[in-house]
Amino acid sequence: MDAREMKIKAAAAALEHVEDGMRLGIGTGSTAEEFVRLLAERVAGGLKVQGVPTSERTARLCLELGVPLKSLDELPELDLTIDGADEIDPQFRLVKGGGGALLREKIVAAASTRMIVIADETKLVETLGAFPLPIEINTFGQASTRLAIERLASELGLSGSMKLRTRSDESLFMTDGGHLILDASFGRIPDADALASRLNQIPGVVEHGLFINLASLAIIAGPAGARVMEPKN
Ligand SMILES: O=C(CO)[C@H](O)[C@H](O)COP(=O)(O)O
Repeated sequence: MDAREMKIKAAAAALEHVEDGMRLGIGTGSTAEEFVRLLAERVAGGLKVQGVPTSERTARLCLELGVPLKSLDELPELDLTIDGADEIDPQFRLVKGGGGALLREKIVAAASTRMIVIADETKLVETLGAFPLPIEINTFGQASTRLAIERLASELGLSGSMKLRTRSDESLFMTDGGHLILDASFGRIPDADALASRLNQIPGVVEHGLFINLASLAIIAGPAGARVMEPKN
């Protein structure tokens, strides 16, 4: 089974959790897009859902495929969010934001009663940090914000480098909210909870990709198929 087939397996298993009438948060990324494609087939067959997309990219795909959309302001409480992840640890702390949609993804996940993560098994890690941590920052004062993050990292014993995310043409990557992303390669993050709460205290940090206490279930696909996992305590 290739990588795309695994994503489809995870997305198909997640679809079984979607019920008629649900208000659904819809994630961003290649795995979430497989979910959108399968969801669109079910919608064409009569399933009634209202989707809230976590990015303009996901919104475009949903509109193209006929998945009905609402804004989060129209539907401020959601039943379920299905989204991908860049890393998942045994407690279901996640690194997200590889696709740059972390701010809306976190707001949508937090507005949902449940969040299910869909991924292939390469995303499972014992300790977060192999994937660079996306940190969304305001354009104003970006150099000061960067210094504050560097000081925090060294205080927490983390070392490594940070890089402003760029597009393939080398222009700066801007998020849907008009912010920049710093990809922080800190290496292993032994205390993700501490890093998350300290990053939240830096004024220029708009959001970061550590998702803690948001995912309640993970559907992980491997060569043998998809399995449902619960977080370890
Ligand atoms: O957080 C995300 C986007 O901001 C994605 O969910 C994450 O990057 C995983 O993407 P993919 O399914 O393509 O591996």
